[in-house]
Amino acid sequence: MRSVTCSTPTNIAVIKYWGKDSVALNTPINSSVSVTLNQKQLKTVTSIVASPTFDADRIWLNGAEQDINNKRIQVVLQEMRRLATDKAVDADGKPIRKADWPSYKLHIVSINTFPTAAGLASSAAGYACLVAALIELFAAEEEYPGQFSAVARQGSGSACRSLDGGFVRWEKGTKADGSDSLAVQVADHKHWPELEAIICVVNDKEKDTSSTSGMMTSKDTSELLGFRAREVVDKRLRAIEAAYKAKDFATFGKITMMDSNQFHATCLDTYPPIFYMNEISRAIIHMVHKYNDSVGAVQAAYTFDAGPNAVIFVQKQHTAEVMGLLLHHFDKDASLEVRGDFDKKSAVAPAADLVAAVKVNAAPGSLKMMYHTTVGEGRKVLDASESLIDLATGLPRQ
Ligand SMILES: Nc1ncnc2c1ncn2[C@@H]1O[C@H](COP(=O)(O)OP(=O)(O)OP(=O)(O)O)[C@@H](O)[C@H]1O
Ligand SMILES: C[C@@](O)(CCOP(=O)(O)OP(=O)(O)O)CC(=O)O
Repeated sequence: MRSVTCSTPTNIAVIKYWGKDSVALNTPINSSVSVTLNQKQLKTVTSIVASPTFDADRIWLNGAEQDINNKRIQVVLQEMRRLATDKAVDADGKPIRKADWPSYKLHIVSINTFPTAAGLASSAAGYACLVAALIELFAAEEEYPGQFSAVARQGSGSACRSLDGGFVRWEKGTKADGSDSLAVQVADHKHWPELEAIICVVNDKEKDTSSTSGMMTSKDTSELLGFRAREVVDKRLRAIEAAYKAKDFATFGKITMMDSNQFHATCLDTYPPIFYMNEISRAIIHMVHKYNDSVGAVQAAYTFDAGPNAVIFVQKQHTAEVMGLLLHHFDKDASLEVRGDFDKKSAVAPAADLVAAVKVNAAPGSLKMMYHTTVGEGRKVLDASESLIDLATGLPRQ
């Protein structure tokens, strides 16, 4: 028997991936880049126990058993089994060689510490964590450095950017077999410690149009999407990476907002159109622009993935001000939960003229909750004491 536990973060793209070049390989039509968020607030934890006494591979997610025959899970298991080495050892110190692995079956138990399938990148953290735990299980790290993001990519595209911390680019790649469609770290999590993110959870329920199906329809029908991939993305990638490296928030923030807007414009340009943002999302966009206008600089920047939830980037010195503005408009009955290290009492009340300029009248409950988080590290190997599996039974711990 061999047992491992790993954790991985979510990530939020600031230049968005939308559209597949090859559906079979899950390669994108354009490169993308994302900020890895801190695992303290949002993470996936995955434990795997491998044993020759188990009858079959099984997987549990958030306490419920899932279909192990899910195509994406199968592709990840198959690819990672191919990368197994002779270096693993079982609980008794006995080596497990690559040739032994076919006789071992896996029990996989995973939890997300945040809502699943609600536009908070659970598939990114989830598939990255499955890969991270399998790297550990098969002791594959030493022999195949840099290869694993290609496996995570086949689970979910955005997952390839969740193995590393900091600022991570997913290179679209040019090879027909997809082997160079990989994620690379641009800057680590310590590079910009002042950069923080406020996540406004507008909806924590499953969305109607999954990213996978939405981007397929966009690719088939939106001319804007092709234009974006050909003419816009590479230019923006170069500019935002330079801004991130230079900690130039104004440029980083402006490109982030413009790219989110263009992604949602391609959704509107899709036929039939896809609407991921709602009235509350648009109120947040309006508020951020009014705030930036009032201070005469880009000090806050929003971005939205395939759902209505906003991620607002700020630098530490402006967090209390931006939080104050958000709470003023969205927490009228002071009941909103803010997860993270931010104390609601330290929010700075917005100036009267800014309040007057912001035309938002949101009912209590418009926001389900908020997270305050920072840029975070990539995958981690956790101690055996943190395993989600009861070794005596091989089943999820109760
Ligand atoms: N911890 C996990 N382990 C394995 N698979 C997971 C895990 N968490 C989520 N998934 C898979 O990802 C699916 C959710 O992906 P989906 O793209 O619909 O939502 P999301 O990732 O939360 O949102 P988005 O990608 O738009 O930010 C789940 O139904 C499940 O199949
Ligand atoms: C809007 C996005 O979040 C889209 C993410 O799409 P997924 O990575 O979930 O799609 P699949 O590869 O089909 O699993 C933008 C991004 O994260 O770059």
